[in-house]
Amino acid sequence: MSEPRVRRAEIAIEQTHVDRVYTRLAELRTQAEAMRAKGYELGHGAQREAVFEQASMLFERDMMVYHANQQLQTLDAEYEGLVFGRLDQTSGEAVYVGRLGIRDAEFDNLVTDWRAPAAAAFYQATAEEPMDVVRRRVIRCSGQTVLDVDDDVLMAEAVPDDMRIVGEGALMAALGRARGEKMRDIVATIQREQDEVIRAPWRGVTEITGGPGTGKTAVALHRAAYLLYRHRRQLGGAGVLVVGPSGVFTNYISRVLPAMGETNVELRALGEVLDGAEGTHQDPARLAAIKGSLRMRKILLRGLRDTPPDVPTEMRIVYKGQVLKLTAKELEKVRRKVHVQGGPPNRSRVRAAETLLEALADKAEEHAEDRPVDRAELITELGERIDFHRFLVVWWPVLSPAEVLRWLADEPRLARAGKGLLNRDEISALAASFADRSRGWSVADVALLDELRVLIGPPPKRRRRVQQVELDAAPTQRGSTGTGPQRPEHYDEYSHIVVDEAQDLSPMQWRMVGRRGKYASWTVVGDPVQSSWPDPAEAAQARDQAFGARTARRRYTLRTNYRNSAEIFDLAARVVAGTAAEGELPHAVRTTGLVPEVRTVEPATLDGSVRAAAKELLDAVEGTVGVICAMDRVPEIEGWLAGHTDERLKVVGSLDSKGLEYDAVVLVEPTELITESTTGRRVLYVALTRATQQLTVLASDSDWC
Ligand SMILES: Nc1ncnc2c1ncn2[C@@H]1O[C@H](COP(=O)(O)OP(=O)(O)OP(=O)(O)O)[C@@H](O)[C@H]1O
Repeated sequence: MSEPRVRRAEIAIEQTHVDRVYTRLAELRTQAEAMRAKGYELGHGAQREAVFEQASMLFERDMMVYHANQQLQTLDAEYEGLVFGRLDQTSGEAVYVGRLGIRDAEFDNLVTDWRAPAAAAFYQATAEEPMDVVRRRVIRCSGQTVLDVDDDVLMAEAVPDDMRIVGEGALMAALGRARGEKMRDIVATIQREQDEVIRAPWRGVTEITGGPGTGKTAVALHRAAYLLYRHRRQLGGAGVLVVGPSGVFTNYISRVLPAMGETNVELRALGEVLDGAEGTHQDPARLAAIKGSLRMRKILLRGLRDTPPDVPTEMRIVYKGQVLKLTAKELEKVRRKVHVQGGPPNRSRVRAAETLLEALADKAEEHAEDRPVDRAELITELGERIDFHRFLVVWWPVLSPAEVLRWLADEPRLARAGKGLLNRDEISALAASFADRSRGWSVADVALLDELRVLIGPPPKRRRRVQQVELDAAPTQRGSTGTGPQRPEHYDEYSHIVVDEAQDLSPMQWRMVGRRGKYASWTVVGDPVQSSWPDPAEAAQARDQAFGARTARRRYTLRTNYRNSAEIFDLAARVVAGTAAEGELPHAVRTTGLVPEVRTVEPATLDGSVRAAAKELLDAVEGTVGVICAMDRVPEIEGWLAGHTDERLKVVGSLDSKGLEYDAVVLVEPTELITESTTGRRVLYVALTRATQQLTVLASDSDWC
């Protein structure tokens, strides 16, 4: 038979199996719906009332409905390519691998879940270690239709006469395909080195490092799905949190887990980790470096212990015909005394009242001359007086994180808090940033708000709503990948935390994320060469503290770049040649023959050059085109490209391009990317490694290369 006919025949064989699977899926769906209906029925009908009263019956009903709903949710997930693999073993048996496990009515396996041990050989078998696999086949479907098959022979000597082999490599085909708006899962083509990381033990800390495009994000997300499948009892209840660098990024990866049927995972950008506050923009690098450093903790503590603005500066109260007066200085002494004893101020009002009453008793004694003062009587009597309480609530107000951070917009106040920790320029820059309300909170501010939340303590219960409003809109289940368990408003404990682009977390952000995983296990993904954080040692210290005293710590390095063509990666690697250590850069496996184009442009006509380059690339590739520039250039370039209506075109700032990818990239003024950040060349390296197929660099100088 000719090659196309063999291929068609093999596709037809697989189509028969895929049809059986979808027929069975429909049956299972009907069964699950029937079970749910039966469950609801248990709770209705007067004749059943006697039975219904029994708690066990109620429980049974809830469990039935719950399980049926769970099953329906799993069956209804967007299963593009439900069956994607087949293993032909030396025993002659064929095992189909897919996104979930399905058995037929006789309980025989129709599809094995990719996460089950029985499917491991699909990813781990090699020609050197074939694990009894003769042929590994990747099946590519669109909906319920098989489009293609692609084989790997692992034991050439064991191939039976009637076994046909087709294809030229599923991985290369997958890597060459056009990119869309959202990241795709890679279940069909996970590579062995990646599979090892995905299936690593769940406890402790698993660190994944590797250069750009090595699949770190893909691997981390597949690991989350794998862990929930294998250890749902340990991890499912408290849930899994995935933290990514930006909202653009979490949106980009948001389809991967639902496509694998996993909904019990919360995705949050760093600016969204704290409920009720949202970091909407990035600070300039210098400012972000101050806000992220550990010294901020001390500054915040001092700041919140300072006298709140607008509190009364004098207290007068009449006791037994005598006016007892505390001056501003004396009141501050009382405030300091309360704070010195430690504890969050929102929990210290009673102590503040007691200390104030003691000070009033001292005052009474001062005035009493030789007459003795009954201190206990004075304290009881004044402590019950309405005017005393009115004073107390304004003098020791309930604090909110947002309010305290805004106090620091006042330069003299910030100078007091930052004494010995901030220089004059830093004070001005920081105060100006807190004063600017036009853009809402920055991403770095959110970690400060979270720190303050803990330092201040929760507000007394009846004021809770007030604080919520203060922090912003009411919290929602942001970023959840679906209909996972509903959590309480201030839920902040997870059983497993995945941190992506971990090299960029500031020490304050590590503290914030660490609070959410006091008892969690971790998967931490990063690439030191892409780091934009200026003090890695301080960040490492905060990160280790976040992990706590967990002993198990394993580290994996991924070394193959699956994203960039070798031609594009060569150019990117040259940019960091001086700063990256030997062996830190990955190896790009795919060549396209398309060398990146570097064009010298005139600043005055840059707009025209950007438009022309974007148009050329939109014509050249099938998928997305990204125009990457320095952060503060974004609005200007968006303006230049406003005429382009093609949805495949996106303008993105350098820092926001982390983790993303496009079929083609126009990189605008590379030197500006170097100078805008404290870690310059690394930011440019990140930007240059976003393109899968084509890259055009527009530069008015040659300083960058
Ligand atoms: N085994 C694989 N099969 C198919 N595609 C893969 C595989 N591994 C990685 N990829 C693809 O390579 C690209 C890069 O993956 P990913 O974004 O996870 O890399 P990364 O290491 O997180 O990159 P960066 O650090 O630059 O953000 C993605 O398009 C991903 O789908």
